[in-house]
Amino acid sequence: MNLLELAGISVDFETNKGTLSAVKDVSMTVKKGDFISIVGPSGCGKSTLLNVIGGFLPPTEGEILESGSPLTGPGRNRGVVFQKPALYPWLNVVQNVAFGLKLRGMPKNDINSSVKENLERVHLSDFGHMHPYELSGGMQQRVAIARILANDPEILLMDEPFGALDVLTREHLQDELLKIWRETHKTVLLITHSVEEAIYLSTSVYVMSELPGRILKKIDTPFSTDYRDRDSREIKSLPEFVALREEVLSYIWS
Ligand SMILES: Nc1ncnc2c1ncn2[C@@H]1O[C@H](COP(=O)(O)OP(=O)(O)OP(=O)(O)O)[C@@H](O)[C@H]1O
Repeated sequence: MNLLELAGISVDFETNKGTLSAVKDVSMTVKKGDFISIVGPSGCGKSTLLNVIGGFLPPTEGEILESGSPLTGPGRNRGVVFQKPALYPWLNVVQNVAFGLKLRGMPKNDINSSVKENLERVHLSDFGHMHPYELSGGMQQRVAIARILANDPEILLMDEPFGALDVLTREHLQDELLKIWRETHKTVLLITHSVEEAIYLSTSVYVMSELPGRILKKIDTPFSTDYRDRDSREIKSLPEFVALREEVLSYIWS
């Protein structure tokens, strides 16, 4: 069974200039373990679509099924990571990661082991006592990812999570995300402005058109599965990688 099934999703916004059609007739299926990226021109409705899948915004038309049942709102099964890590500034790293687990009333020992495991996963075991303002942007985003993973959602929804980071940190975090995806078998939906990032990380890339955002093309990409023994810089300069990047860009620019 498909984990997510979007059928004919459209989103209209009422603005003071009239109705703005942001997303138009988007259909897609997401299977367990997929790593899906959505790319497209700025302002084409990518975040709007992710908000619909997150359950934060009801579509104007269409239906979403999650494991066969209508998706009607946010749920613990879908964890969202935003561009700006939404951490609690008054809590330290451990407390930030533990926050959702405490709310759920998880026993203290289980909280401690989940926090430990997920901070190890993002290489922040030595920074548990620090507060967000003491961390770099990349470290803050790692904490946000650890916090989402601690909640153990089946699906990670990521809206340009590395967009505010420098190139080197971004590439490090791409590789960390890839490792986490391979180890945890989560399903990932990633919005990104970087076509290279999308092709490198995903199993499929969906290309959206300018407003109103429609799906122009779905392109399957082999690099995150079939090239796992290769170095990231090597992969990104392979002729087959460059050819796929140019193909995706040609849809965005056409
Ligand atoms: N709540 C809202 N009310 C009215 N218009 C909105 C609202 N949210 C988004 N829009 C409009 O919908 C369109 C799509 O916005 P969205 O943020 O989904 O695009 P995006 O592809 O994620 O953009 P970017 O790549 O620049 O982050 C834009 O024209 C935006 O102004």
